[in-house]
Amino acid sequence: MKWDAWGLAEKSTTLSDGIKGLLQQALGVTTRQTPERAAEDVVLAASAVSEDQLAALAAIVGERFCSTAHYDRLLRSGGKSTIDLLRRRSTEQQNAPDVVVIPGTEAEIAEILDYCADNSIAVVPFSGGSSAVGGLDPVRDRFDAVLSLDMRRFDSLIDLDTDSGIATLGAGLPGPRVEERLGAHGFSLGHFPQSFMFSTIGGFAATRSSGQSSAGYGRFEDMVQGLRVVTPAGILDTGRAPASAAGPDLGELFVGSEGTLGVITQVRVRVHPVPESVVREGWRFPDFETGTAALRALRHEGAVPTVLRLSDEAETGVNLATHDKIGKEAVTGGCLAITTFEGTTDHTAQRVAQARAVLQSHGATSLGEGPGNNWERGRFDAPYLRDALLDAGALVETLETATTWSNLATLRAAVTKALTESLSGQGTPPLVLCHISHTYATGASLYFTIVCAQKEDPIDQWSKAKTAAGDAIIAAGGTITHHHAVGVDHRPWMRDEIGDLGVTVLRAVKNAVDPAGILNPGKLIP
Ligand SMILES: Cc1cc2nc3c(=O)[nH]c(=O)nc-3n(C[C@H](O)[C@H](O)[C@H](O)COP(=O)(O)OP(=O)(O)OC[C@H]3O[C@@H](n4cnc5c(N)ncnc54)[C@H](O)[C@@H]3O)c2cc1C
Repeated sequence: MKWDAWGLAEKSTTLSDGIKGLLQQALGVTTRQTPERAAEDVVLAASAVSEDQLAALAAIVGERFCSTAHYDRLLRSGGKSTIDLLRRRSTEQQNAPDVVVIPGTEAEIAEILDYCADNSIAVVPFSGGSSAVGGLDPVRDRFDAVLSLDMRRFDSLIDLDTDSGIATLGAGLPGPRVEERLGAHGFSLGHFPQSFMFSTIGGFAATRSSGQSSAGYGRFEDMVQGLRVVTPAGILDTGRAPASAAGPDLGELFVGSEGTLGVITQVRVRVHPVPESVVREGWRFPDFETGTAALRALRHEGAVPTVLRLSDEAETGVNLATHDKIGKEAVTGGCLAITTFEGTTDHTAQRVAQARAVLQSHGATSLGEGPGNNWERGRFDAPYLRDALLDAGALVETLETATTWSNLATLRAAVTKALTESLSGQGTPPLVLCHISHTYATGASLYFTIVCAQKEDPIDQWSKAKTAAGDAIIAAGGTITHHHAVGVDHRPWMRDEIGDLGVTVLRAVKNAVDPAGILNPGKLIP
């Protein structure tokens, strides 16, 4: 992963003059001359760990897995939100963890946690580094230093129980390697977030992640059968059986705990055979309301696709759903939906026929397999487009929420209004695009993409817009996050989300497993 942008250098892209012209005309975006910077030119605050502390940590994991080197610290100084990327471009001194440690065993993690608790060092678990909410910020809080605990060595397929369809996976395994290892045995996990190429099993569990095939295979927490977590108070191993009435599900406490309660080392997940058949189709609806009603009907009538998404008129217009073709080959007018069905050949064919009948009776026109195939080809590439837009002087960021079907239109209108008013009020009227990418029997998520001209201080500009959107989400009854998690960025709204007693419960759990409070301070728990 690049230190100052998404992904791999060879996949980075630039905007054509045509698109730059369009951005200037529509949004007043003017190209900024931000010269490319070398990693070694970034100024980091000096490491606060002493020689003795470094030696003690190296004695636990071995010297080559313990570093205060500039590049190692820089690479783990945050995640990949737009704010993170803008910060990386700053010429001012930047925060970074004081030391990076890469443990290889649970015993080493336990020893590191003990050492940090005794030496006033905060610990930030780090996996794929794709947090979009400040979950990896090196927050020092009341501690003297911050240690980044990189989980990359927990990278094996530990067990595959083919009778039960359960795989035990190391927390540091990135998405593509999970599919590769399971694929070798004819199985698949089916978890494909947009960050799939870099994010990991531990990160998915720690953030309650949701992938593009969530309609078919569920969210990550639906896949989790159990997990092992090293906490400062000991090891927890949850999930003895596929179902249990033995009290509240303790595993659920750690799914979504964002590194604040323990370090996840292994996750047991439900897996399924690699699909025999895949059928993709694009659909046109006259408007978003009609499309939304059709998606709701699909969920209620049971012919649920594996992938189900619907872009609004604006997103369809700029062709963001198939973003490699922005401005080209757009569906003219209306809204584009994509369905993908996976499974055995017979079962897929049955579901496709049922779904087609439902969609067509709710106003859909088939566009054939083209739009679905285009979407599939570019589905992990949108973050590269964000980098190109930032380079071209645009401010671009996404945010997401969810609510019930009955409240979806109200929530969408409230968030769009808040973003438009905030950014227009700052002199940079935005383009606000929206799509539904995750659906449930009772409701759906809304995913917004916002593009406008960058001001002199884009971090302040976006922070104001984000605050307006967060307030609007809570006031309109949505959740502050459907899948990006809480981190630092959504923490101001956690009390609204879970109430005073909810905060007390979370703090009590934290006190029980992390009495010194060293694990990921400043994140999730207000
Ligand atoms: C461009 C982009 C697209 C994205 N698309 C999606 C999407 O489609 N769906 C989605 O759900 N999310 C998405 N995200 C958010 C992000 O990818 C997810 O939150 C992902 O699950 C993080 O995994 P990671 O391995 O990168 O974790 P990291 O970013 O390294 O860590 C995320 C959080 O989990 C904690 N953590 C990490 N590993 C462990 C561990 N082993 N034990 C305990 N705590 C741990 C960290 O401290 C941090 O708070 C996107 C982010 C970006 C930047």
